[in-house]
Amino acid sequence: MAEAQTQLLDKIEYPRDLRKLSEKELPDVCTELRNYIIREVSSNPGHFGASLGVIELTVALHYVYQTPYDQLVWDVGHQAYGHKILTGRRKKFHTNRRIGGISGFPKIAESEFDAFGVGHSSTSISAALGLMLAAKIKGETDRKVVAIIGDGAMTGGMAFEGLNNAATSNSDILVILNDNNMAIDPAVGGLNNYLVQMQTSPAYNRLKSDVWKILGKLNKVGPKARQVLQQHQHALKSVLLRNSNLFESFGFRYFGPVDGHDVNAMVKILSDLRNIEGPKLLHVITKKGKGFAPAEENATKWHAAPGKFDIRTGEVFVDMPLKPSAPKYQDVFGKTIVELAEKNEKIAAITPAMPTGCSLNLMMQKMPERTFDVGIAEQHAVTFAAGLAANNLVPFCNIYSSFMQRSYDQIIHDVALQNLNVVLCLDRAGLVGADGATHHGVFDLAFLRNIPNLTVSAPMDEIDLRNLMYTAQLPDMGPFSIRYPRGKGVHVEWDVPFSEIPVGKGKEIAQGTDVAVLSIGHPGNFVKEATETLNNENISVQHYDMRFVKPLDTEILDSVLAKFDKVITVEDGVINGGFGSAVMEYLMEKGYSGKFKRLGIPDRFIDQGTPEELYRECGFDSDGICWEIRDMI
Ligand SMILES: Cc1ncc(C[n+]2csc(CCOP(=O)(O)OP(=O)(O)O)c2C)c(N)n1
Ligand SMILES: CC(=O)[C@@H](O)[C@H](O)COP(=O)(O)O
Ligand SMILES: [Mg+2]
Repeated sequence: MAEAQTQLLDKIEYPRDLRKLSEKELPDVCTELRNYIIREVSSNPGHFGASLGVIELTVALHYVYQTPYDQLVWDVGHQAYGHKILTGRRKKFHTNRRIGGISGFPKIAESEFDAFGVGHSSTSISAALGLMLAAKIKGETDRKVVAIIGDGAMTGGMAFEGLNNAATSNSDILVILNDNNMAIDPAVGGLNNYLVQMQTSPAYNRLKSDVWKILGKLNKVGPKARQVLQQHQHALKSVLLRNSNLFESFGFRYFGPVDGHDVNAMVKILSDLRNIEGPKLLHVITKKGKGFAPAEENATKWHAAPGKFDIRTGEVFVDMPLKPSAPKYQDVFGKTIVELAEKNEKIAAITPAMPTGCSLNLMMQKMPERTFDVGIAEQHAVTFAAGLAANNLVPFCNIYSSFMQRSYDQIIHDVALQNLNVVLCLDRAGLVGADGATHHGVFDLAFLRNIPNLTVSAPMDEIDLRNLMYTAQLPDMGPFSIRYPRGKGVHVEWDVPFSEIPVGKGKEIAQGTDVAVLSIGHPGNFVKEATETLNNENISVQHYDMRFVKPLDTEILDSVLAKFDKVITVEDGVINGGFGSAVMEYLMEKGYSGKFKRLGIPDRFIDQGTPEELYRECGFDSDGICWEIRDMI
């Protein structure tokens, strides 16, 4: 399958080296680059299928455009491995997504070839338009800017806001729509249907081929006229096809669909487009996972490599646990929502394009009529949930914490203000690991706790996750948020009968006298470990798992106030304005004057690493907690 040859790749450190090669050599460059990525990702797993799908596009773009002067903006950026390798980062590529290594996404601070930092979807057109118009204002009228956006990312509302603005702007922006008919899961929605139809509709294709025929006939005129016509054939085609598709109607000149795996054809069309003025969209058809059969066959599984794998067979190497291990939180969510929905027919569930990621695919299979994948549309997802709730359903809206940042106004204006019983489930809350700063879900506690009517909760383990989900769907609960982390919980036996958790009530985990530690969510388990370590040193810790940031358990807080002059809070969210701040506000207002320390994410962005490395870096792994307690007493 993948071969180790890097003869041509060895000649390329930067795109200027690529541009010295002949066009004939480009298909071989693509083969080498593709095999190189397969080999690297097989030993250092990361995003996979999307990069394999844009190899030819990546090579053609750097061949035609004068990068870094000309600027490429990759949407999401999970497809940019080829771009990284061709732009001076091949030697560092083995550090991809590792602590201290290169980021899995384009990042301005990492390379002058990364024109714009990405990670969250659908930003590329807006950013490219900004870059383009800034260049123009500065007088750099020869600078070109290209946004490369997938069909999934194109479903995000922001992409349409960008298109809408760019269409009437006086700019030469090129948007490349990389259409592989996939997001992480299969692409969904009207736009997806439309794009499929564009490729397959006989009427549209007839119109297109008629236009090409007319152009062909016109080319039979004399040499001078032919030269003029050739120069203007794209414009002519565009005029003839105007209003024949969505993008043309928007005001973009539309080109395509073209085969995105023919690198020489891509070079040709990009060379033409480079010289055409005004906003343009090139529709490129690609295959996600191209060149690695298992990834072509199961693009969802290979969106990111599921582990280290054999490049010949695609077999994934998994460490078999010696004893049964705890489930992932996401699977507890997925199985529990099915159980709850079987009992309560008012329950519906929503995901913006992450059914596999949050395990809502389980409910989707069993109850498709009550489970909605709305595409990459977090804002819509929340307001749609509010609509369902306004007509008396109980929607569970599951959104990764960092993507929930998109929905802030919708949570306030559409859910909380109307006191609707929407259950917001924030998966991937806390430090997620290898995806790094763009994806850490560290802001939600701080941005949710100030919203009136909203209950803000976080389970310390899977059993509490189940029970919080059970509690949230009971009548008249109002807006209810539940946040939980990426990865595994702590209990092998988690599938216990449901029991209601009183809203605003925490739980005593350990009794002690020297210091009170109040934790929220999964890091309570780090405190538990620290407590056991310190017990051996005769330091006794009173530990509460608070479970709710809002309402806070004031009974616990009053008792802490009465008994302790040393208090530590622990959370996997930002320290500023988060759970610890909420506790501090309460205690200070009640006259607490003892020692107080908040542990959590400091006021800076945290890069990638394993979660354990990052907990340590932030000082709230069990060692860090022990250290703080020893220091305080
Ligand atoms: C705001 C936001 N929501 C969700 C995601 C998660 N996500 C990353 S890639 C992706 C699918 C993107 O599909 P597409 O743009 O078509 O790219 P492809 O992987 O098919 O190349 C999703 C849903 C994200 N990065 N940002
Ligand atoms: C690029 C992107 O946003 C997703 O692919 C994300 O990396 C998925 O994260 P999980 O692996 O936690 O589902
Ligand atoms: Mg796609």
